[in-house]
Amino acid sequence: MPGFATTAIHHGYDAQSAQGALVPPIYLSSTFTFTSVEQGAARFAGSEAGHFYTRISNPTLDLLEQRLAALEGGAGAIAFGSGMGAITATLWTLLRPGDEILVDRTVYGCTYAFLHHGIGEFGVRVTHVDMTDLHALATAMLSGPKLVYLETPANPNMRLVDIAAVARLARPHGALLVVDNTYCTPYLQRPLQLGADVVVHSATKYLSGHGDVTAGLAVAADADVAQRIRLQGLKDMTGAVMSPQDAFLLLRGLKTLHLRMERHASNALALARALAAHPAVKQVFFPGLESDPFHALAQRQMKNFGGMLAFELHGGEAAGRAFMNALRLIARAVSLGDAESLAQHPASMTHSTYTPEERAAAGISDGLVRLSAGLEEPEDLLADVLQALAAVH
Ligand SMILES: C/C=C(/N=C/c1c(COP(=O)(O)O)cnc(C)c1O)C(=O)O
Repeated sequence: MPGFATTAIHHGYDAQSAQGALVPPIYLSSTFTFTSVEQGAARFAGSEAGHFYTRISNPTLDLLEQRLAALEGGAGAIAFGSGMGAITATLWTLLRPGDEILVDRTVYGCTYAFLHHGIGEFGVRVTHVDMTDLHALATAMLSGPKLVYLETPANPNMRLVDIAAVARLARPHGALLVVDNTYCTPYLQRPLQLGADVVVHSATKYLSGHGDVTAGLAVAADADVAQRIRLQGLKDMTGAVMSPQDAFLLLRGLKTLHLRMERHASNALALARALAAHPAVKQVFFPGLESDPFHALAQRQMKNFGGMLAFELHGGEAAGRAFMNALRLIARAVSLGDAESLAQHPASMTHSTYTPEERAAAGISDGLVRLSAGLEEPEDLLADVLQALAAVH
């Protein structure tokens, strides 16, 4: 079996299938012709393989899907126009009115909003459980949930959940486990190999890696589940299709993912250590710090500690705002996983969909600052952080 980088660069493509083109072509066509009416009918019926309409499948999207499925170790992948497209299509497909979904304490703000103000308005019961407490999760499983959902590390407070332990609790109850693997990518962690049934990604982030793609992906351990997400969640329920151009940019991003994730991780560790040593900093949330409560789990579950971190200053929200406003190199922007380092304020930005009470319950303080460590020279990032800390301390 080829290794990760070789798979990310080569899997699923034969240049001779495209007139020798080393780089896969982009199929922009939104529709595909049939040699006969009968062939068209067979393709719609699924009795004959082949494309018929890009919202359902497309050769460029197909290659990306095959490659990501190989990287995650899944049976099938589906490409979407955003991470929220992947998440909503997956959950609309797998849940029905009357079902219960168990969700970890902390998830991305728009995921939270979809659960409580989207699918939660259609008869799905949303129950939050602190999945770092496996006893609490085991108790919650007794209500017979249909699905268990988590992010690890969680956006934005860097809580880690033991995927294999959750899978061991969910499977006997017949509950499906969906893991959002955006923060790690399959380079750092492969949830399907730990017992998850579906992985979802905001491919807007590390997978594309250059801040110029908005996209999502879902990968299923079971081919039938993947097909259901495609033919129900994508085709009929959301229509959240990825553009072939974005698929092309994602295929390019995947080629360097293994290199970028190592650099993101080394920069994040350097920043976390510098912040932890600074008197203005109250607490740093980064599993790569030996003092982090999730350090041991991260060592077991992740190949490296990733490029995301968060921290609080002793001066609380006001100091956090002043710090971010004092940054000169690190950009004040949401999103993450870009070559450019980014800083944002979850309480007023990505997690402003939570009420203050809900944020407190999710462990998201008003003073929390989130950093996405980019690919810049670590010395330059450290200099920027230290000068901004000096401005507030
Ligand atoms: C502005 C966006 C941020 N995040 C997004 C996100 C999504 C949703 O992914 P699209 O944004 O729909 O591609 C799904 N899953 C996770 C763990 C995410 O962080 C952000 O945090 O900064």
